[in-house]
Amino acid sequence: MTANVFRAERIGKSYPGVRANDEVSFAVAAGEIHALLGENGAGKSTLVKMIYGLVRPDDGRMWLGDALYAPTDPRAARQSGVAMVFQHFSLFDALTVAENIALGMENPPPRRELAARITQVSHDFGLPLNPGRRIVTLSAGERQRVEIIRCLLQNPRLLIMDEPTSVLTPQEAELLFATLRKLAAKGTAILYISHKLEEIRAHCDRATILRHGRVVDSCDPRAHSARELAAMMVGGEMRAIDRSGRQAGEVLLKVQGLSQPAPSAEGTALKEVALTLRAGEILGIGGVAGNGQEELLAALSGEVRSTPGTVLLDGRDLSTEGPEPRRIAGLLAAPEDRLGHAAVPDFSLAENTLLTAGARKGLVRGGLIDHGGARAYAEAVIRDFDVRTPGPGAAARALSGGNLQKFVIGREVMQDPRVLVVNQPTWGVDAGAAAAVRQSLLDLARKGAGIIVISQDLDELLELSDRFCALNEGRLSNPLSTKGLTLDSIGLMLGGAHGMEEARA
Ligand SMILES: Nc1ncnc2c1ncn2[C@@H]1O[C@H](COP(=O)(O)OP(=O)(O)OP(=O)(O)O)[C@@H](O)[C@H]1O
Repeated sequence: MTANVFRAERIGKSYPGVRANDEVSFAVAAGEIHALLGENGAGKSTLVKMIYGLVRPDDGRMWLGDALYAPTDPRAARQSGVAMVFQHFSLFDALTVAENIALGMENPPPRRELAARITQVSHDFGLPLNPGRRIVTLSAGERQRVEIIRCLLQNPRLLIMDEPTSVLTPQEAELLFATLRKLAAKGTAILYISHKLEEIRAHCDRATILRHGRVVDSCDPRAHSARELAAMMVGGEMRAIDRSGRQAGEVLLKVQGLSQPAPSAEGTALKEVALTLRAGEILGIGGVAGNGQEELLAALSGEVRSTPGTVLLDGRDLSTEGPEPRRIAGLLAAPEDRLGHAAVPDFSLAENTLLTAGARKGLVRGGLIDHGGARAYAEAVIRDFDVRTPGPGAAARALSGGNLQKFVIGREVMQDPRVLVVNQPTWGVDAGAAAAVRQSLLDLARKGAGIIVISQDLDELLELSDRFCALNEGRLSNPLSTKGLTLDSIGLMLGGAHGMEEARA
């Protein structure tokens, strides 16, 4: 038997109205890559936040090796040998890799020594990274490497990773797994949260499955199909996606000669973007993050206006119109950043419907808010998109990440747009709910809407889109039919610009 590095014994945590973790017991062995699986809101983040000292358990005990473990804060967790890589990076763009790493250390060594240690670790684990580069010049994959190397410098006994591959190209993800294997071979225990079941089957040794805050199963994921794992998570069968019944109709959206300067030093300029979208059609746009995705969405939604004649809906020029007239005309958009951009964290879900659905759903008339209507619309979205929350009065920030994402997408889909543009529609959404969100987009297209899906999830793009383009440094490639396209060929196409940079010492 391999020794356990970490063990939880009947851990519990409640939030108002929710038992987020209930009698959770499980163990992670030395050298094991252990997956934590569960639907959105099942309690995975709450559990790892307790292990990392960000949240205190209400009851139960934790052990690191043979010693009782009760971190009071992340610093205490790090000192005990627990490290965590978050979904959202906390790096300063203007600083270099080494400067960022030094900021996170209790007692950073002199700059030269630190740079040498970074280069050494990056070499040992096959993670190319130059300590002198500024964060702003790095791809998402490289930024994640900074966070990982920051953790590796601590020599952790337990490394926690929260959805680490959601922003990576397939090639970057492979590199990450090779690193995790090396780390595990040295005896480190790894706790891995992901909604990508194929990835878990390929790379994890063990899985603990949470449902409604409780451990419902534990298995060797290699011995089960993705379908079986999903069924364990939801406690039932998953529905297969239905792509039938769609026909390309008239041209709805035409974008031509769309060029925009970069909105900031970190932003990307759009260069002569052109596309045509027909009724009933789904156009997939792939690309490594930071290649103009947010800028394209902003130009289509109207948050950023463009030169006359560049964005046309049903032949009508909307280029110089803001978001509200575009929404009224039927052009809706759901940005990637759900908390802050797509939703106001402190507003209730009902209030959050007003941000985009006020006009189309008649929730704001003559400057007056129809509070009952907003509540009813939020309730409808919660019901139809299976958003797990106590109700429309809950603040957006109290929802688990995946549940807020379902709410944001539902709020747009249920307005029956003519054209819907979505960026990363199922980011952080569990396998069952992701299938439901994708089905809702297909159903919308079946009713005659045109949909643009911007995503870094290539499986998703292949599953949904009729045509595929790549966005690379602000340029959009010519569309290709998705029939016959393979993941590998698309991955290489996208990774070309930023994905696989060599370390430049
Ligand atoms: N700070 C909080 N205040 C109130 N409720 C919370 C808070 N944090 C989490 N919850 C609730 O606890 C439950 C578990 O949430 P948690 O974020 O742990 O789920 P998760 O499995 O990580 O979900 P996801 O896959 O969507 O990230 C959810 O019902 C969530 O709404």
